[in-house]
Amino acid sequence: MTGLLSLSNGESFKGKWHGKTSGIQGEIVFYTGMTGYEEVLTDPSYQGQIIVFSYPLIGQYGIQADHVQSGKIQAAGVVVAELYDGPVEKGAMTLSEFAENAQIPIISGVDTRSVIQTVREFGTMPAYMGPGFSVPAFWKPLKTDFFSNSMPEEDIRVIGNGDVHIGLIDLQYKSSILDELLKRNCKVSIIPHTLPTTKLDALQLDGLLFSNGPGDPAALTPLFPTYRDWAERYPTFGICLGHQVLASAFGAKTTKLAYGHRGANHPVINVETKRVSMSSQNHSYVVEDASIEETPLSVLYQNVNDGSIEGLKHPELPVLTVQFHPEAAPGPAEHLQLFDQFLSTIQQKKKVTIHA
Ligand SMILES: NC(=O)CC[C@H](N)C(=O)O
Repeated sequence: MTGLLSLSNGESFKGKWHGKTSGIQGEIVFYTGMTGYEEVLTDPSYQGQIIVFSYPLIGQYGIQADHVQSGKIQAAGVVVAELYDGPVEKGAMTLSEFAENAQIPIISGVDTRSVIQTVREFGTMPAYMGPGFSVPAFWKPLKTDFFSNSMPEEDIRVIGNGDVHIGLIDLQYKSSILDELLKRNCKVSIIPHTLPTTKLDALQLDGLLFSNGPGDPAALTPLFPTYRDWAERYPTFGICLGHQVLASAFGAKTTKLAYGHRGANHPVINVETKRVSMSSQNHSYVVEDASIEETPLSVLYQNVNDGSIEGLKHPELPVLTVQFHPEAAPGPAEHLQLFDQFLSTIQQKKKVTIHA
């Protein structure tokens, strides 16, 4: 069946429609990695977005349970040039089966290069994809509130039984972040992001990790004073949305990039060591450079391509944040050491406390 991808600037692209759903609307974004579609589609940070894959063949290794980042496809829709729908490894599911189960539509056979050129020129924008040829008569406003259905605040889950107790502040975390903590002998409490401070303190945590998540960090503004208080009292690590909210909590501002960074090979430079490394990224928002002066934080990482802020640190407190995804290592694995760095800060602090 024919399908149509229609952008709010008036451009439309034809393709083949897969799935039983009627049309959907979302924010159109593109992902440039050659691999990683399983992780990307199931990453909760992509909620509300229609993802265009720049790599021309998607689905060729199916969907494997240990690669997915949450229980389901989180993206609103999927746009590919060619959808591989042949046999996959034993135990894996095909991408189209996985998408159909989740009721997430795919449109294939699309001239994805043209779509991406448009998004690069005009920025991310609302888009519609649906069966047939008709374009919606009006555009619904895009969803912006991704936190209204979050877990009840009492619902703390504890996973693992290691020596170091980390509170993973759940802004809708990817499972790889949890896995990296568990691999390093941590006990992890998944903390509802609205938990009152008294309840957080009662858990006797050794450190906090603020997770990735969907949408605009400004949606969490009422919580910034609480998050600053937590970060001033616990060794703290922030990833992506976690980085943005911590920067904001310390007084920085965030802004939206025209078309974001979504891919597996974004070079970042550590401004202290001058070392460049490759990172996985998925974000629209960035911390504004000028606003760092209003905070006690300093820039630790910068994006080599556009100079945007990729990481911050506190000069005195054990607070480190990164805009990129150290838990995602689709090739280069060099950023995984940031988890070791976070845990060694905690071990140092524990030693000091014991000897004090
Ligand atoms: N991966 C993330 O945590 C994304 C953060 C935020 N939603 C952004 O798009 O910038």
